Amino acid sequence: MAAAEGQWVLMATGRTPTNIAVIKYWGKRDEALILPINDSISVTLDPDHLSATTTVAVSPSFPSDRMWLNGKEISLLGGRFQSCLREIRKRARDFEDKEKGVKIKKEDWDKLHVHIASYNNFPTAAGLASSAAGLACFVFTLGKLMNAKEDYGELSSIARQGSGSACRSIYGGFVKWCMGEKDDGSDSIAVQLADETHWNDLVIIIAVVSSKQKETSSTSGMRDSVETSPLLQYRAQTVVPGRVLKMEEAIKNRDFESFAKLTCADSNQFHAVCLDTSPPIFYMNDTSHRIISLVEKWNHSEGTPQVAYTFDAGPNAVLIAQNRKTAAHLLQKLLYYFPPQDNDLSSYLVGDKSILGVAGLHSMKDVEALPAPPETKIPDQKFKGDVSYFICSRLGAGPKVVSDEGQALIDSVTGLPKGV
Ligand SMILES: Nc1ncnc2c1ncn2[C@@H]1O[C@H](COP(=O)(O)OP(=O)(O)OP(=O)(O)O)[C@@H](O)[C@H]1O
Ligand SMILES: C[C@@](O)(CCOP(=O)(O)OP(=O)(O)O)CC(=O)O
Repeated sequence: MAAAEGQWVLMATGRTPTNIAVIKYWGKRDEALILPINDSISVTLDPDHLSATTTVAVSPSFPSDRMWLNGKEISLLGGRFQSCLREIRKRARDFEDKEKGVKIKKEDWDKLHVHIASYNNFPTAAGLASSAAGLACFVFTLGKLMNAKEDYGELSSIARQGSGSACRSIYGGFVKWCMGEKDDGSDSIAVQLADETHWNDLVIIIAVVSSKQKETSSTSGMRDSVETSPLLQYRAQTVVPGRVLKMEEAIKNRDFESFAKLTCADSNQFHAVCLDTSPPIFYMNDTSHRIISLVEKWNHSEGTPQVAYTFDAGPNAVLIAQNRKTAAHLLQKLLYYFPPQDNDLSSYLVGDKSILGVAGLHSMKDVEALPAPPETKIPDQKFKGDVSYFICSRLGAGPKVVSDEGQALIDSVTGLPKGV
């Protein structure tokens, strides 16, 4: 039902980036509160390329809470959405908009229903952590609408209850999720290690790898690992604590060699844990392995890491290059082995397309003329079509309020998603 005539609709819109872990979260000690068995560290990506935008509306004429994701209505009844809604409502405060003549008392928020519309500017549920951006945006924007206190640590612990990795999307730059010790989870929060300007030379290239099978979800995969993998216990208790300290040091000193070695080692150990799970989980595929091999050979031939790779619960490769020059070299090597299926270069690389110019790749002719990377021994083998497309991005800032009403996803008169 839309807003009744004469009834006000109050709205807030927010945009929140996704993040990619360089020290992985894998395994919970509490399933309901989403408490992890180890600390994790991530980089937040540029919201221009990978983010969720969410508008939250409230009106006395809404009979129930409703949500639309990418234009389609979805259920809000799931425990995770409900936890986030409940926790934000608990923290709602008095609000007044004199212009609209709207006054909402703290205790009134419980009686008001919300309409939420969200849109991801990248594919949803395709292994690009849409849930991290989406749930963080859900919490951030609800918090704005309900005038909750601006306590980012607290917001991160609410986003954590939507999806663990979402707690890290509450900040830009480099972020650490401290696992905490308390049973109630109040100390399991994310903190910012450094903002996105601290190390702004880094370039991130994501290879979206074509995959036919649907992978095991992170939630069920990590549950199986906790129950069956002895390697996971060793990783969480013995390996990760030391790695987290070293990673914090590497980030602080902008030490790319250490950053890259730790990132690759941690991704590989996470996938080793998946293989150590019973039944084993295979997130990477042949294309993922080829990309690892390409980077490893290149790094080895240079004697020092040029690029770091990391893979989440799926076959997509996230490659972090030290600067634009190395990113351009990386792109040349990637396009040599993985040229576009339909010969259309402009739609094959999205995000920061200017990297194509740095790599001297202006047309398919330039791609076809690329020399075989000298460090590999199989120069004539190419894998056309094995990568769907590439995204070129960088580190980005944390959640932001979108104040331009034109960008709101909900109509301020009807209270329904625009176009519905
Ligand atoms: N913008 C959003 N707002 C609210 N919820 C979202 C949003 N985007 C995604 N989600 C939630 O996340 C779910 C998708 O999460 P899922 O873990 O399957 O995929 P992913 O996060 O894109 O990939 P992965 O976790 O493998 O990196 C959606 O079904 C929805 O419940
Ligand atoms: C491999 C990962 O991406 C796992 C992310 O798991 P989720 O945060 O998606 O899982 P839930 O907490 O069950 O929602 C590693 C990481 O992001 O740290």
